[in-house]
Amino acid sequence: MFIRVSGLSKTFGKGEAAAHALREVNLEIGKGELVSVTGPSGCGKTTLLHIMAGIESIDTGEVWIGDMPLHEAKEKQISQFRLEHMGFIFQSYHLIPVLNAWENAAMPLLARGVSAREAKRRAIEALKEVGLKDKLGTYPSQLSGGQNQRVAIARAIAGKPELIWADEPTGALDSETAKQIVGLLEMLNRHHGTTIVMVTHDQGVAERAERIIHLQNGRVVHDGGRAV
Ligand SMILES: Nc1ncnc2c1ncn2[C@@H]1O[C@H](COP(=O)(O)OP(=O)(O)OP(=O)(O)O)[C@@H](O)[C@H]1O
Repeated sequence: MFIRVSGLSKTFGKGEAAAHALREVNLEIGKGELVSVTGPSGCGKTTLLHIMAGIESIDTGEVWIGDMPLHEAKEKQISQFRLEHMGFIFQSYHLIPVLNAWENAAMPLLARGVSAREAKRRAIEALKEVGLKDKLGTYPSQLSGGQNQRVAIARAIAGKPELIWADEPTGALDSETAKQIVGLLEMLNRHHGTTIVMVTHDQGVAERAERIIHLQNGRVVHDGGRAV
């Protein structure tokens, strides 16, 4: 299994103020899967995603991404691993306003030490793949929400990661644009075999994945097909 989570618990705060974000979560996600993580607000979706991405620390339990044990690796190792193997997509895009589309898409590659010339080439290739070949030099303020999310997706795929984490990728988009963005993620999953884990509270979006992991109160209460 590519991603293996076992006995994962996470609590924020202490005593009466403690929030038990995750309780004894176990799951396995195979290479090339497209998985939705869904559930009501506060059930632990983002915490789970952040822990699997090595952004949030682990209280108890184990998280393996391939051969990498996130529960015992050093922060520096995890950062490097993240840069090399993972791409991220957020609800609010997280683009840098003073950089144009290709410069934004090239950022993680530059952070990884790829040469400027090669980073630009790969960023442009990724932007073409998401349908933005006419917007290479355009700035985020001049693009629509859907176009900005495409730039963010190009940034996520420019380094050809095995794994993409998407946190509410359609949360800021109208339903038609949301459909197109999910369609794009499906296409990337199919064509490149990229494993995609997508947090969404939108049932319609969640159901586009063959596998839905439903959380409630920090626990996995459903893991499988669409019948939530
Ligand atoms: N940094 C933090 N400090 C304290 N409590 C936190 C922190 N992050 C999350 N929590 C708490 O952990 C629980 C799970 O939060 P999380 O953000 O993972 O839920 P979620 O399912 O993603 O919610 P939403 O759909 O509203 O984004 C909540 O009770 C939340 O208040």
